[in-house]
Amino acid sequence: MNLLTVQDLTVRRGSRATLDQASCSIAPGEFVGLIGPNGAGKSTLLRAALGLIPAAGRSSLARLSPAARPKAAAWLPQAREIAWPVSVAHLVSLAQNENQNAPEVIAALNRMDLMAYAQRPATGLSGGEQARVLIARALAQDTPLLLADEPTAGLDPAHQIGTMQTFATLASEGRGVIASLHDLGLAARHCTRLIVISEGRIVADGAPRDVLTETLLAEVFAIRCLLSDTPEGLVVQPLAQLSKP
Ligand SMILES: Nc1ncnc2c1ncn2[C@@H]1O[C@H](COP(=O)(O)OP(=O)(O)OP(=O)(O)O)[C@@H](O)[C@H]1O
Repeated sequence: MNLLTVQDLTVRRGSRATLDQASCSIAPGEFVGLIGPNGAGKSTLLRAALGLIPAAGRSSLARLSPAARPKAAAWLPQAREIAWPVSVAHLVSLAQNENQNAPEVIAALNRMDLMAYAQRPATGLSGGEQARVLIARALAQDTPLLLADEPTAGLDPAHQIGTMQTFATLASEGRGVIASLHDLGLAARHCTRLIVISEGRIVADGAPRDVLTETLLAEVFAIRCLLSDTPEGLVVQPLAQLSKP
């Protein structure tokens, strides 16, 4: 049974469809990378799927009652603002009725490499550290599905890889993850599946090796890349910007 199904999801802003009849499903075990250029509609798709913005079409999550949604899915928005100087452990525990000893809270702090920061005020951390705290809070919700908008933004390389490995582990444990990503190399190596969105439309959906072709990278991203199959998986290295056709 799918964890999320959206069908013909459409968001209009003025006369323009910023999301145009998007249809896809996410099953347990999938770590889906949602990729596309700036303004393509990645956040719009995630937010519409969650029922956070008005949309035509159908979303299995948006149909749930507001009380049921946080049990079905955790949401990591793009904005990373922490307003209150509560401790890191306290902030993460908000996902578990403020029980700082809940196993889900401890596991989330460990997964995001935050145990050493647990008692520090969250507002006193660096931008990347705060970003990891907010990922930990989403993980501590312990939901079958996680939707994350640019989760690796602002993280150092080690924590980018660690976060991607954590999401891949969640998927291998039978959960589902969908994350918008700009780093095509990380997306190619860690995601089980990629959905490509361009000008509001889903233009490709499949295994990374099938989706990331020279033609697609040129047409959608206007870049030329080195694509290389290595023992560690597919390596994608952007090399040059191309002029738009
Ligand atoms: N509140 C808004 N009002 C009007 N237009 C909006 C609004 N939010 C987003 N848009 C437009 O909708 C389109 C899709 O935006 P969206 O944020 O989904 O893109 P994105 O793929 O997530 O981009 P990025 O990679 O830059 O975060 C863009 O053209 C954007 O300008």
